[in-house]
Amino acid sequence: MADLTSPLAGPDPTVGDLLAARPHLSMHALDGLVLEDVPLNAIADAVGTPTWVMGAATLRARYRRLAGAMRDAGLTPSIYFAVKANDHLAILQILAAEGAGADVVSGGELRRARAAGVPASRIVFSGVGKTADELRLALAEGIAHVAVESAEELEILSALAVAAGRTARITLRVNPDVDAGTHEKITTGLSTNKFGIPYAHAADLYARAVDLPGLLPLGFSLHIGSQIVAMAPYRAAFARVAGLVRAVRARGLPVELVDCGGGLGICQRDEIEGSPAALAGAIRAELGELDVRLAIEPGRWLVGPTGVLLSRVILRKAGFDGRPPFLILDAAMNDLMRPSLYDAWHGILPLSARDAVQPVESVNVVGPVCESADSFGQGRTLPRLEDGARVALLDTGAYGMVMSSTYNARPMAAQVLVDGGRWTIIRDRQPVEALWAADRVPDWVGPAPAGD
Ligand SMILES: Cc1ncc(COP(=O)(O)O)c(C=O)c1O
Ligand SMILES: N[C@@H](CCCC[NH3+])C(=O)O
Repeated sequence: MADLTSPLAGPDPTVGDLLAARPHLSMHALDGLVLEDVPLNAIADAVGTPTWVMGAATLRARYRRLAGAMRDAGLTPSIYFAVKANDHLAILQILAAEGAGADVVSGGELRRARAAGVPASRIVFSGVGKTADELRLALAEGIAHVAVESAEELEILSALAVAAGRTARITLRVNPDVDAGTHEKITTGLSTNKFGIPYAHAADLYARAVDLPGLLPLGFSLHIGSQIVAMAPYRAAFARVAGLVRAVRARGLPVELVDCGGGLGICQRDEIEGSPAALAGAIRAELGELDVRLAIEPGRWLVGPTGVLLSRVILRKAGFDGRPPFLILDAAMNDLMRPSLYDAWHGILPLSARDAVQPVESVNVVGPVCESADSFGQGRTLPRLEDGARVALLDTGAYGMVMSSTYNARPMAAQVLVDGGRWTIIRDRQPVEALWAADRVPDWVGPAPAGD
């Protein structure tokens, strides 16, 4: 299944095309590929590969662009960064310093956000299956609101709040049954998806929430999916929620907040990146007259383009029966899972300027993991790369490291943060021994046979 937001029609973007769409990256004759002001080869020399690299200045600039576009439209939504996209403490702290709060989906994310210094009053908690312990944590912390995703959860949270002697500020997450036009595995606003409360039940459930003890209903949340670059689905979903707000108010119930969720998409292949100004326009057009506080929960748009995954060609292996060669990288699906899971298209740029100008060829770019799904792209048009050549996989700042695993006993890659001309390792490469450090072997298993 192709990533529908990265249609595979038309030739692959060239090295020049990829650079032109990403002003934080540049190619220099001697230094090669540079992120902000740091040559990526210098990082690979010192830290090795695979290594994730994020650009802090790029991240701040994107946050300011998004907040600025909202302000320009006369909106001042609370901006809750979707921690699931990239949960590194340094990233959360940079965004918190810019004024962002956090949208979390687990007790772990809640605690991560708190560890990064995000005030509890700037944390919202979504998710279809929150445990009682997680809800108790949210109550104890006194977070901004819990987005309740079912009638069942509403009753449970009410009881937990009463037991804890607390009041839970809540929104109801509505499933507006709108097609976000994105990949089926990352759409969330269809009635066939598990997320949210069916639109037709939302008004009655809101009335129930007002009656239940321990709850303070503030309004509604929605989130229709991820990597959305067109505004029509947003407009349709916001219009549905505006209708709900009016219907609920007509029943005499107060509504003060609409949380519009995240989902704004980025340029991965040759899409036009989702526009913050257009999103602000859609929010204003559909919700602007309602006299509600607004919130948004961007993830990918903020962090996706700011990150690259550095890798190295382990081996150039001849293709079978005249088919394209395989470029076997030292990064794999356990590091960057998106191509395997969603057939997502990520740009690939050589780190060396000399490699970048080699004649192009068609290649299958794969990792060394023992799965045929371990592929970064079949039939990709790339400058010819030899063994040892380094590359950057682009736009991997969102849903990259956070979705990594250690499959095939591959330690988690290192992470580096660039800020203008300086750079720092922000997570060491996992030592291989750490992979079995938590294993416990019962005595009754017996020793391994003696040998050499
Ligand atoms: C409730 C909620 N809010 C926000 C987001 C962030 O989405 P994105 O990274 O596409 O902006 C997600 C993830 O899709 C989500 O589930
Ligand atoms: N993990 C997905 C996004 C899912 C967003 C969470 N609802 C991706 O990489 O595109």
